[in-house]
Amino acid sequence: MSLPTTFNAFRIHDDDQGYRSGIERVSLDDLSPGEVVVKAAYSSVNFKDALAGTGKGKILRRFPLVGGIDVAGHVVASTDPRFREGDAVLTTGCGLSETRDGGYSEYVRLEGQWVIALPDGLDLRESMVLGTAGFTAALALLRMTENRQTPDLGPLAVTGATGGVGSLALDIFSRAGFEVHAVSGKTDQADYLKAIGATEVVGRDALATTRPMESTRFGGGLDNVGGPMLASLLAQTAPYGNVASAGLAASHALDTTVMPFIIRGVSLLGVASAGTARDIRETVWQRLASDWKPRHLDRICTRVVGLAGLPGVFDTMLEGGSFGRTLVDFQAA
Ligand SMILES: C=CC(=O)SCCNC(=O)CCNC(=O)[C@H](O)C(C)(C)COP(=O)(O)OP(=O)(O)OC[C@H]1O[C@@H](n2cnc3c(N)ncnc32)[C@H](O)[C@@H]1OP(=O)(O)O
Ligand SMILES: NC(=O)C1=CN([C@@H]2O[C@H](COP(=O)(O)OP(=O)(O)OC[C@H]3O[C@@H](n4cnc5c(N)ncnc54)[C@H](O)[C@@H]3O)[C@@H](O)[C@H]2O)C=CC1
Repeated sequence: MSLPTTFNAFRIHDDDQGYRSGIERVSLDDLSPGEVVVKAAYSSVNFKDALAGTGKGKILRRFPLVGGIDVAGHVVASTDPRFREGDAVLTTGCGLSETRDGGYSEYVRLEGQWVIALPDGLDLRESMVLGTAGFTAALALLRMTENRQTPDLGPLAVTGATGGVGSLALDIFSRAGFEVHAVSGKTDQADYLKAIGATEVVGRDALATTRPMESTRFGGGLDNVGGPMLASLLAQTAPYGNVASAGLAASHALDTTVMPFIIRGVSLLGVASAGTARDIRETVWQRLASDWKPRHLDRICTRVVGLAGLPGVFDTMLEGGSFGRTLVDFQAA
């Protein structure tokens, strides 16, 4: 297939003119090397994309780079024997918009080792409503269940519940048979949170504690927020429950004690979606396409933008105003 000489990409610079990002015309040769060239159909907006696009987080390790940690589309050229023209594929994380040009580009060039064939059971749009957010929620559940998390330990708490990772975690965890409690500052969104899987909605402040341990309230949980919220969750987790730490929407700090670990055997599990090994990546995507596939993707996809709409989304997200997932559709204006 013939490619256009130049195409649109959302590119991020940091040089003597300052930190800036926006749409530019680029050519394939401008992009990081890779064996697989993909015509992008969809990407998504994650908190990390907002940090990268605005410069409010230290995400890019070199400049300039195309932004976007997710992408899905069709292969247009490949020197990797695993992929052929026309294949539907996706990539999340794996250095995109950190060390390599990312997914906010009409054409992307990817390393074959990080390209995942779209699994049966998902279409390209669904795969990017999920994106890094859904992958992270499912990876957290995989880690928790591998460490013997079962529904009988008690409900799983999900903090930052109205956000992308949070919303998808509610849906995935409930589909997997867990009772799920949404922890959110947006209690006016209780109907939404219950519609996508929460059995209870708990206000942000209701969990607050300064004691090293509290009465157990949860079997475990997924924390997207960090800071005192994560410390509170650990203090209220049942014996041998698991708390997965994924996010820092409120704070990257963690001030806690060893008590939950040494008295209740609670485990704090790290979730680092970008650096996940390929075999685990394939397992997670297979689960997302089958028994863990969220049932409410259309409800959770609350916004669709084109590349030009990205800056407006970034600011809202970093102000804590996110709600569900924002899909990037390359056909949208
Ligand atoms: C979808 C995922 C997410 O949303 S995760 C949340 C978003 N991510 C962040 O907000 C992280 C942003 N990073 C930082 O704030 C900083 O890098 C830091 C606080 C983690 C460390 O900053 P500092 O300025 O103290 O040091 P360096 O940036 O030089 O890093 C120290 C050391 O760590 C290595 N490193 C940093 N980031 C990454 C990364 N993303 N992947 C792999 N390794 C990373 C870095 O290379 C340095 O190691 P060295 O061996 O010295 O090279
Ligand atoms: N470890 C990993 O691999 C990954 C980590 N993340 C992290 O998870 C977090 C959530 O990411 P997304 O869902 O994409 O973002 P999002 O913006 O969609 O969701 C963030 C959620 O946190 C809430 N929030 C914001 N400020 C808060 C505060 N001060 N206190 C309590 N809640 C607050 C928001 O209301 C929203 O519900 C981010 O910190 C992101 O960096 C996301 C994906 C992968």
